[in-house]
Amino acid sequence: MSDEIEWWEYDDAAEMAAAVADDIGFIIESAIDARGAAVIALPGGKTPLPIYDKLSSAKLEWKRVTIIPGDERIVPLGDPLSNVTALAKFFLPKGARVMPIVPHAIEDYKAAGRSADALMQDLHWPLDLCLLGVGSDGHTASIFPGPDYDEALTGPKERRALGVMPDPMPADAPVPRVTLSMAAITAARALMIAVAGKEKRAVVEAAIKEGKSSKSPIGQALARTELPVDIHWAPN
Ligand SMILES: O=C1O[C@H](COP(=O)(O)O)[C@@H](O)[C@H](O)[C@H]1O
Repeated sequence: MSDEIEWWEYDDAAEMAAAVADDIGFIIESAIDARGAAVIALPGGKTPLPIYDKLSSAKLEWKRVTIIPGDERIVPLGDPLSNVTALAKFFLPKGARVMPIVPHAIEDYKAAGRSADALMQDLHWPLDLCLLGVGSDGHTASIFPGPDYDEALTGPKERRALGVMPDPMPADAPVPRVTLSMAAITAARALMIAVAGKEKRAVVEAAIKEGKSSKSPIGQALARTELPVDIHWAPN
């Protein structure tokens, strides 16, 4: 369990975006200083979009930065639900390498997961940063309760990604997914969470209280990492 969980509270989404973008920029610069390159995983969904807007305007050596979505919905590239498509809009014009982890929306979600895992084996590991979002149902990345939950939480540590069929399906994007495994998430050099709204705050607070016995994916992420975790929160 992380014994250093720190909440950072902001007045609004714009203030949170500026602070989180600064932190990510610092992590990217440090990795480039240390090794000449940075590899980061960023979440999908709507909450992080203002962060990406701010981060993409930062003066960084973008050509040295690889960005992967920490999870992907299995939909064609360009689909409004595609997480990498949203990331590509912000960061491809800057020169970053934005890597689709599901380049083809194949029907077999387990095969999509295996293919994403194989793609990721070529990346420098561990990730320099994994930024996580949280759903109001407590999911993080695309780790959901369902038939693949145990595999996502306790699969071999070499497995970086896997296919997931959420059960129940989340109403806002009811499709199978590919996600980073819990092992890949918790092995990252830095772990940050960005959430908005009172409902999600309550979900994360409950998960922290429950500790190792938490049934929610975000609770399991916090229980399984040894890293200090910054949780950034804005009311909207
Ligand atoms: O489905 C997903 O949901 C979560 C939360 O998204 P938000 O729109 O409520 O911010 C996100 O972190 C995850 O990457 C995404 O695929």
